[in-house]
Amino acid sequence: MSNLLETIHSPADVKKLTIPQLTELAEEIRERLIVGVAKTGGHIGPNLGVVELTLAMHYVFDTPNDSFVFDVSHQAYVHKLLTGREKLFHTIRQPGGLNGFMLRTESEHDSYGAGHAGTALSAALGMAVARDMSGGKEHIIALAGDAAFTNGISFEALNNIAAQTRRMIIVLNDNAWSIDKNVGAIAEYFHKIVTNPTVSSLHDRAAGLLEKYGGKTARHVVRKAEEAAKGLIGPGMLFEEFGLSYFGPLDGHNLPLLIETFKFLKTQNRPVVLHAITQKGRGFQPALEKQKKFHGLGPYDAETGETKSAGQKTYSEIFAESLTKLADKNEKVVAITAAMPNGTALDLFRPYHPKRYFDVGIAEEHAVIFAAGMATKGYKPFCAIYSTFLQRAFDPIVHDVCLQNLPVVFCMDRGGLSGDDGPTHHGLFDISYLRSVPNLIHMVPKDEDELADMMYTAMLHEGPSAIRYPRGTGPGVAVKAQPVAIEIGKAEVIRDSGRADVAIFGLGAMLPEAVRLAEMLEREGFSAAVINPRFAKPVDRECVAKFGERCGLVITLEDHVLAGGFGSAVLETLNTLEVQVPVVRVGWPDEFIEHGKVEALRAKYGLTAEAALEKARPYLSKMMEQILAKHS
Ligand SMILES: Cc1ncc(C[n+]2csc(CCOP(=O)(O)OP(=O)(O)O)c2C)c(N)n1
Ligand SMILES: CC(=O)[C@@H](O)[C@H](O)COP(=O)(O)O
Ligand SMILES: [Mg+2]
Repeated sequence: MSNLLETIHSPADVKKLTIPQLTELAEEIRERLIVGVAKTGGHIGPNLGVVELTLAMHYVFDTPNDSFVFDVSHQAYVHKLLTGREKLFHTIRQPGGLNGFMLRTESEHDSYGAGHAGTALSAALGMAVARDMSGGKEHIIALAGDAAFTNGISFEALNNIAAQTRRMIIVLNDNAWSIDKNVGAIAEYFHKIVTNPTVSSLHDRAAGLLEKYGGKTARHVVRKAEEAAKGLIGPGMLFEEFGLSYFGPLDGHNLPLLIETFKFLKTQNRPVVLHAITQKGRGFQPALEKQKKFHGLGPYDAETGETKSAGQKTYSEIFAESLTKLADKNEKVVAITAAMPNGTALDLFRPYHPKRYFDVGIAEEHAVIFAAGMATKGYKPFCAIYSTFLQRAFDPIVHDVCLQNLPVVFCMDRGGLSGDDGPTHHGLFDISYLRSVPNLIHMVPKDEDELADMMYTAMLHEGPSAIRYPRGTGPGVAVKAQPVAIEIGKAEVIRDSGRADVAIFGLGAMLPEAVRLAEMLEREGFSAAVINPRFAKPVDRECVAKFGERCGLVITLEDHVLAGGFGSAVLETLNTLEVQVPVVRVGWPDEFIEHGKVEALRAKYGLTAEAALEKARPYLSKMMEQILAKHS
């Protein structure tokens, strides 16, 4: 088979191909995706679903002059292959390699970066209005999945588009899947359109006409037929009511039809929506059979789709098992996810308590307010939302939950560096953005067993609480059969010789590094105390005072940004207590951290015992002088 893909160095090369060649190229791309992502890991399912759509878009439109805005942009691998990054594709999501999402700094063809859902329509509208104001002629095309329309921001944009611009194209990539099956009324609405017999006969007719008469005639006839059909079933009426012209649904894998349709849409002087039906995982049987698993995953066998199991239970699994046990004994416990049942592992909770499991779609703000409403009626909602995605719901946390002091528990998975997904997914800000909010306690477990204890503590706690825990596995500590409540605001002293020169506070996942640092200090003749803070808020003032007064140096380590993080909280506490002691804080710097392997990035940015020791060196030298002077 000739390798067309290797001849594609820019979208201009796509435009030179014939339709049969494009069809051949589509298959080559599929093969490259399946084999490549098998090695790197990534979002294989979504990308296999947009091969023809992306090809047709690049065939008809002209980036970077025209702008493509992909929602989430986890499905931008095909776009990257067609825009000069084919030779680098094997580096995707690898340290120093291509990012797994669109990134403005990576290519001029990536007009807008993303990683969080629901932003494409708003960003595209902003670009369209800016174009109109500058007298531009370029096209703005937003590609958004069906689940993107479960997100409120998408509807804020829809409400605004027709009032703001005459030219904007939205491609609704409808595969009926979010990460799990798509949920809610919008999913039902799309399903109703797609399964309506009149529409599917139109569908066939469009394809047949195109075969027979070619583009122009087919398009005209299809448009007339669709207008007639609209009177019958109202497909796309929702969009029409928002002032957009709806086209479709059509086969999102029929390349000639897509090309003709895009050629037609680019002539329209009105905002349009093209409803394309696609298959998530198309062309790879394992991904078609397990669409949830193959939404995004680590390396897999390119033939069989087999993946290696982690072996040890992840924090997410421990969370779900602990929640299930709490719910077994407390009928008021309910679980809420915002379209992330597998990532949060709440799909392990659901079979045990199906009536107390709620997936609200990609709608974090709504999830939090929904939880607040349930809490007013005596329920105990556990809101499982990644730290990074919970950023979306900051105001509902303040305004709806904490101001009313409602007993909602925020279970922030991916609390800390997320790794391969990169800066849009690292959960590095939650202590900063939550510490300022009154009434909220913020817990950080050192291991799996303490996570279970903290969940039990949160269940008993009568106000709002948050628990952050990292992606993946922990130290592998067994979880007690019966969790115990932790005294609110009480830290745990892990080791203390009584004569500690240095006090080290190792928060959550950084506790092992704190222990290593203590051992390194002991080898240099210092005695070191190690504390498991347990709470980012409230800080254990008594503990901080005790060690701040006794020691010559305090060191804090956290998998969180330094700005406003746990180390800052310790600094503020010492200041309030008027305890004078040098503090060395170890955490992420004031910049966005690239994608990569957690251990390597921690080493690069100094979140290691070795780096902490070097940072403390000046204070240690002075302390050693004082110790020696005292003993001379
Ligand atoms: C604010 C936010 N919440 C949750 C996610 C996690 N997430 C990534 S992709 C996705 C599903 C997207 O579904 P859809 O838009 O239909 O695209 P598809 O994967 O089906 O192509 C979700 C929930 C996210 N990226 N952003
Ligand atoms: C694209 C997206 O936002 C999700 O698919 C995310 O990549 C999941 O992250 P985890 O792999 O950490 O569950
Ligand atoms: Mg989808």
